[in-house]
Amino acid sequence: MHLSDPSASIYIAGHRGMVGSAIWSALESAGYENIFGRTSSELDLRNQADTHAFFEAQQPDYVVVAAARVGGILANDQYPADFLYDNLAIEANVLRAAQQHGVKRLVFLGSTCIYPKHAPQPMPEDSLLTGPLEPTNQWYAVAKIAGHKLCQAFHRQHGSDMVTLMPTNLYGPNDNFDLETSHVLPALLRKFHEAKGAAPDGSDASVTLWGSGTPKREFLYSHDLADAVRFVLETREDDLREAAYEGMLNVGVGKDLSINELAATIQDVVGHDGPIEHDPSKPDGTPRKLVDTTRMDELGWSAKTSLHDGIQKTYDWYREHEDEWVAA
Ligand SMILES: NC(=O)c1ccc[n+]([C@@H]2O[C@H](COP(=O)([O-])OP(=O)(O)OC[C@H]3O[C@@H](n4cnc5c(N)ncnc54)[C@H](OP(=O)(O)O)[C@@H]3O)[C@@H](O)[C@H]2O)c1
Ligand SMILES: C[C@@H]1O[C@H](OP(=O)(O)OP(=O)(O)OC[C@H]2O[C@@H](n3cnc4c(=O)[nH]c(N)nc43)[C@H](O)[C@@H]2O)[C@@H](O)[C@H](O)[C@@H]1O
Repeated sequence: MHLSDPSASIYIAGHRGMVGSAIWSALESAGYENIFGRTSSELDLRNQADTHAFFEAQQPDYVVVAAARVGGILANDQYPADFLYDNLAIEANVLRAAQQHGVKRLVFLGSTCIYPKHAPQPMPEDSLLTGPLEPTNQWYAVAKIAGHKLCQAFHRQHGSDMVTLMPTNLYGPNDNFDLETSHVLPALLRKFHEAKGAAPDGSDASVTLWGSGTPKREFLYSHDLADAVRFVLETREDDLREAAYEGMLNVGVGKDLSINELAATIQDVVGHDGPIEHDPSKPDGTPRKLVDTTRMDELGWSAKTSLHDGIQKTYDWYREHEDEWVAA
């Protein structure tokens, strides 16, 4: 059942993360008064008994699943067991508890890496499971496909109102700026920022991009995704089911750019004027990952923040929190 009552209780799993924190602020700004979350140290969602006890005690009306083991291309490749096991466990426990406790609607967040490595571009929802996955993030992708299938199965067998959003690559405040485990956008923001004036002669030092720089990606600002989550929570079930192929909707901006072009945009925001190098020993990953947003367009939602503005806002946030990352 769609969300409309301002006093409805809304549990955001992963509320401290980049996406969860943006969803919290979108729902709060829209007037919802009863939002709650738990950190992973307060409630480890991999623990089935604890997760069920939490749902029993809290009885949330609505649930957004933004809790997950998340990371960039290298972290996905280096920690396959964590990315597969943690995500499977979190999804299985939260979705089952939501079904058993009669949650009115659950929004599950997948990722566009669930689509085949060589899916047609832009990638429509029905390209799911039509070809082999990109090897670097296959573990995470398999877990996210399972999470989506679980939503679909609970809907089919028990009538649970569960829907999966497949967001493209995201960025924004509260992102991970660790240079080993982060995604490309926060990594490059930090690298260009730290390279400013860092050459021995005081000019801007060079920055090294992983891989060839030719893969193309699409970037959605986290607060735009948060607005899409609010929009989907508030959409009537008939409209949602009519639009969402097998209970799934892509969320993106409809435009992509190469990693080299992204680097140039970030250089511009940060004010870096030094050379750029490439490290071919690092993986490129999937060559292109642009989502087909026709279904969300038809439902009446589109992203509002330009890439330049989103990067500027993220850079402003990073500069305020730089000490936390440099000290880490
Ligand atoms: N970032 C992207 O580019 C991207 C793209 C597409 C889809 N997504 C999806 O969006 C969602 C949120 O991603 P994000 O970028 O916001 O990640 P994030 O910043 O790393 O946040 C993930 C959150 O999950 C929580 N969490 C992790 N393991 C947990 C556990 N065992 N028990 C309870 N909570 C746990 C963490 O809680 P604590 O902070 O309390 O430890 C954290 O707040 C994920 O489902 C992800 O797959 C992200
Ligand atoms: C949205 C996420 O996308 C992830 O795929 P994916 O876009 O390749 O992940 P990213 O780590 O964002 O990398 C995107 C592209 O940027 C290149 N790149 C260049 N410089 C850097 C750098 O300094 N750091 C990083 N991290 N990349 C860099 C990287 O080689 C790759 O071609 C998946 O592994 C996740 O599972 C998830 O789906």
